Amino acid sequence: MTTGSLLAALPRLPKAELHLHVEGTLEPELAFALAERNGVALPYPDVAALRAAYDFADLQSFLDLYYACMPVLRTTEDFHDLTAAYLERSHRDGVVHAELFVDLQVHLANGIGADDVLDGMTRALAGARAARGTTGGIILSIVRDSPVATAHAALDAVAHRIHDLVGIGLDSAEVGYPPSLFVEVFDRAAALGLHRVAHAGEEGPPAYVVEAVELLGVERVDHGIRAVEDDALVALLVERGIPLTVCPLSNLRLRAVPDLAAHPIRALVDAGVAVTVNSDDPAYFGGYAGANYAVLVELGFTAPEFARLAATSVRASFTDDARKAELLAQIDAWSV
Ligand code: HPA
Ligand SMILES: [Zn+2]
Repeated sequence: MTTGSLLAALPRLPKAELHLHVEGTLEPELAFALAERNGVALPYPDVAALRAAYDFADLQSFLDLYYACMPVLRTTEDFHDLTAAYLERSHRDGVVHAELFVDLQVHLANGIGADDVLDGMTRALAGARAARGTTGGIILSIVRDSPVATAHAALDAVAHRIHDLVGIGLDSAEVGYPPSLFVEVFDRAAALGLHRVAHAGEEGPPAYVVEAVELLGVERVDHGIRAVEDDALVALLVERGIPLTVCPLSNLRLRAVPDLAAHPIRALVDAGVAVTVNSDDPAYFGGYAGANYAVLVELGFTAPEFARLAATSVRASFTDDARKAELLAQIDAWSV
């Protein structure tokens, strides 16, 4: 098998995307189209200038730009178009199931109604299911550097339609905002029947991963790459079967790792951690799911290993057992 044939086969490998911020799929062209449609100004003169700003030093420098683009999202139609474009694009990379984070607190602060956001996203998910059989769900992602009261307000705003969500997450600036601040919010979400996940160990220390697991009761850890610094934590993740949603291109572009060779994904996989591969904010980080799988070819990942990564993504998803079995059979049938 050649590298070329492996690269050519990766988009045909059915996979679940479990770490994806819907606002991070806002391509510059769509950002300007929505800005015009809504009469909103962007702090950049044109698409080229916006794209040129995608040179990040760390998580915060990315978040500044990411939040600066969000005010173009105003209507149900906007959230529909954004979500539908992502589901269509990622399907070409073999994404057959997608669980999408949404930073609802930011949209509420921008004066948008929770129902406008969720109506648009659920309609796009239903459309992708009807058109291509794609399944998926929405995860309310708590913005950890906003006041905790606004996290509760976001839960209040969706409580009447909690069945439209699959889970609760935790994102945004990590250092200084440990998971322990969100125990009550996550307890409330669990009582409402939501699955729990959290970003931890992207820039923050391994202790934040421990807090996410032990205090928030998360079923997956988003990023989690700094867990590799703590052998006891790696052993805990293996023993409890808690998956990580790893995003290689994101880690490179936000300089969480100095280069690909230094990325801990190989060490985590070899240690027996349940690792999945995801795109995080594909419009900003230079690639959708396919590109994030493809870059691992450079780290020596083989076809059987790619099939295992995809199978792990399906098992780690929050879809039902029948859908998991269907997708696992499709992965089994994949050949290079
Ligand atoms: O990678 C991320 N980390 C934290 N918050 C985020 N919000 C969007 N993307 C990210
Ligand atoms: Zn993320």
